Formats: sequence, structure tokens, C-alpha cells
Amino acid sequence: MSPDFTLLPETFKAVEWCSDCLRLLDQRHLPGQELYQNCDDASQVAAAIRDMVVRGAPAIGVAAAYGIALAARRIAQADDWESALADDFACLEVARPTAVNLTWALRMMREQLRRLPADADVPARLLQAAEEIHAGDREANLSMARLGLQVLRRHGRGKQKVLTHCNAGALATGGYGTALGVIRAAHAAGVLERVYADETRPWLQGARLTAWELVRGGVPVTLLADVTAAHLMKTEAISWVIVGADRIAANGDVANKIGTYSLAVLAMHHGVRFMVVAPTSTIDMSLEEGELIPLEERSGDELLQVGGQDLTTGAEVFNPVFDVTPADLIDVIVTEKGIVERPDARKLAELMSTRRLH
Ligand SMILES: CSC[C@@H](O)[C@@H](O)C(=O)COP(=O)(O)O
Repeated sequence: MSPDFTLLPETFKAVEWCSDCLRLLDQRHLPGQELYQNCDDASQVAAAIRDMVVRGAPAIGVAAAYGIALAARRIAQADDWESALADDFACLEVARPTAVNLTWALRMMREQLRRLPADADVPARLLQAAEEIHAGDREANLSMARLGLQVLRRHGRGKQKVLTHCNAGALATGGYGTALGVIRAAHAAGVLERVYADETRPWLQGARLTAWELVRGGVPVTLLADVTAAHLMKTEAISWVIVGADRIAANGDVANKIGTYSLAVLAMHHGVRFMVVAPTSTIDMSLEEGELIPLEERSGDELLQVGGQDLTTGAEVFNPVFDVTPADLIDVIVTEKGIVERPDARKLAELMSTRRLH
């Protein structure tokens, strides 16, 4: 099938292999400064993931895979590669708890290591495996953009207004984005009127990253304070909320950036459809339901200050950075393998056993 939209690659790369190091666009300084950080070993990559130099579930997975490739290059020779790399796998595995793409990518790297013949050039083969994970994520982004656009067309006529939360764009993936990939495809195909982007307190991924990406790409975007979403849904004809995911349980419950659950409740109340866009590497079939997903809590400092200014003193802070949206609030999950409408355990199991794309 010939595509009816073209997505140009971004001019920036969130994650890039540069002959002997991993180059990460430091997202903590965007949009003010485009600074890059070079990582030479796995512990530097783990620190970059923990400190959110690189963020977004698929991008974290890709970076971790390169972290293992870097570790193997430093070791160069080993009789027992699994033992030699054990500490590197361990430090990457615990860098952040919620996005399962991290664990998935490390499992892919470990399986590749176990499959290699005894005389293999292990560092070269692990680098190749990391590059394949990266390229696979880019491909998945394009497939999801195409499938997500089909869903928008199936359920709506004319130009649509959509709302997104956090950043699920090129910055958060190996390529074009998940939720923002669909939104960019909708824009390129002429079916998007406007995207509303939540600012996404407290780290401001929406204001600092999503709005920046969309403005650069010429996509009409309006920034909102998070608390505006209910009013927006009541007063504007919003067709869809479109978000990414950090982990999807086997029953279709979705962990994503804090605030996603509130949006799903609001969407249900206002008759707005709710779409989750995520590669199958985000689906964790080992967890029966969303309540089992580990949710990261970050330092209270993220809430206690804005722009270097103290907001309050002496108060305790509750700062969970993800929440879980129950499957019954989700209209559709779009993956690179296909579309799951009204997700449940049976439909997800069927999807995961599919080899071919739709
Ligand atoms: C394609 S990214 C999907 C999710 O990872 C994204 O929505 C999100 O919640 C990112 O959280 P972050 O804490 O910025 O890593």
C-alpha cells in the first residue's frame, strides 16, 4: 500500500551512535539549549537515563542497548561474556523502573549474546544488535503512524482537534514518535486541525519538548496548563486524546505519564475518544494487570521549585511520575503489529502472537 503521507526525519537525534560513543541530546536543557552528552560506558548511560538526559520509554530502551554495546567494547576480550557484562546489565536494568522497553531491550541484548558462536566478534555483534533495536523502533514508529491515521479516518470526518500529554515524539523514541508520529501523520495527510499539548507538570515535557517538536515541524499546536483539559473538552470539539505508554499490562491497562488517567476519565465523561500509541516492546505480558506495574516516584524537588524559585517550604511532597489508566477507559491501542480496539487480555494475547503487520 502506498503511504498517503510523508514524515521527514527530525533534524535532531535524541539518541545517536557516533563511531565510538553514544551521543544523547540532553533534554533537560530544551528548548533553550541544544546540548549533547557523550557516553563512553554503561554506567554513564545508566546515569543519563536516571537523570533524564534521555527519556521516553522507547528511547530509554534504545540507549540501554547501546550501553551494553559500549560495555562490550571496553572489555574487548572475555571467556565468559555474560559474567563480564553482568554489572553493566545490572546498572542499566535499575536506571528507571516503569518503562518496560528498558528491560525488553536488555533482554534482547542478552538473548543475542547467548546466541553468538564462540568465535564471534562480540563487541561488533552487540553493537549491530543495538543498531537493529534502534532501526526497529524507527520502523515501528512509521507503522504506528500509518495505522493511527487509519483509526482517525475511520472514526471522524474533516479536520480533527486532538489533545496530547507529556512527550511521545521523536525525542522519546528512536525516530518519529509514537503519539506524535500519529499526530504528525495526521497533519501531513491534512486531517489535523490542531493539537493541544498539556504542559505536563512537573517536568514540563509538554511545554518544553512536545510544543518545541511540533512548532519545528510546522504542526499547529496550542499549549495548555494541565488543569485546563476538562474545560477544553467541554468547550472545544476535541475528537481524540492521543498518548504514548511506558508499560501496558496483559489486560490492556496502561501506565503513562502522571495525568494520563485523569485525561481518560475526562475523555469518557465528555465523549472524547482515547488512543494509546506504543510499540509491542511496551507490552508486558508477564503482568496480568496495571496495578502490578511499578510506578516511579521522583524527588520532591521537582515540585518544590519552578524556574529555580522555591514554591513552598516545609511541606511533604508526593511526586509519582506515572499513573495507570484502566483498559476500559481506552478506545484503542495502536501498535506496529496492529490495532486493538476496546483492549482486553484476549485481544492483546492475540496481537502478541501475530508475526505479521496488518
Ligand atoms: C513514546 S514515549 C511514551 C512515554 O514514555 C511518555 O508518554 C512518558 O510518559 C515519558 O515519561 P518520561 O518521564 O518523560 O520518561
